[in-house]
Amino acid sequence: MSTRVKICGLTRPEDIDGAVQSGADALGLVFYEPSPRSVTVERAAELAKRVPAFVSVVGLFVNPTQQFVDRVLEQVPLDLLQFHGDEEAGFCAGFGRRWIKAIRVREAGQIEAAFDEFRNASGLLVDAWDPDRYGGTGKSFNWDLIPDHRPLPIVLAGGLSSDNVSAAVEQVKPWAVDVSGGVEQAKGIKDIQKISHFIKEVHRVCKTD
Ligand SMILES: O=C(O)c1ccccc1NCC(=O)[C@H](O)[C@H](O)COP(=O)(O)O
Repeated sequence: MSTRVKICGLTRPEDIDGAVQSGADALGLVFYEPSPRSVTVERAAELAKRVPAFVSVVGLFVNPTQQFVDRVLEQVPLDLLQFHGDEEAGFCAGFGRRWIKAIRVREAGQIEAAFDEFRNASGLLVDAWDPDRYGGTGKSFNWDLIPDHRPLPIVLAGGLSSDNVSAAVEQVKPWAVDVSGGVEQAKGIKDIQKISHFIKEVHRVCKTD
């Protein structure tokens, strides 16, 4: 089984094109103003237009209002919603779209509890815990905390780059990996060579499995 690759935090048309050409399976647009990778709804609509069929556009939110998500959905053709804050399962499910929940992992048992709480999600994104930030920290966490029994597909995130993604895929065997900072030249500005190298590493290790 080939691990899917999501590139998150895209803000520029040329980065969308480069990620698609490099073979990304999903592209993340951040709708969270405090993030340096945040895009406006208008910008997101322009970016999403460039994405061809069979590449997913994922909208990322942190504790949004229902009205805000509705407004985004009216203007941007999102395939999936990704919630990074303290949203409850009922809220996440309330938009008639597929969704994934992100959790910031810091202790044993947390992922098992999230499998239960967010059982209707299309996946569980596991990211590094940080006291001040909801994601995009560039930090990794202890992958041993990820259980082998997985009622939901696992999306592994947090501090991944072409240097460690092969080890991550070999150890964790996630459904997908998600990367932001590890494929950037500056916050919100992607480096296409890094994206290409990252995706090649994932495909290489999946082939040898
Ligand atoms: O990217 C952000 O700035 C961000 C801000 C707030 C919540 C989530 C955010 N990003 C979410 C992602 O999906 C990132 O790809 C994921 O956290 C991994 O980031 P990184 O460690 O930089 O690869």
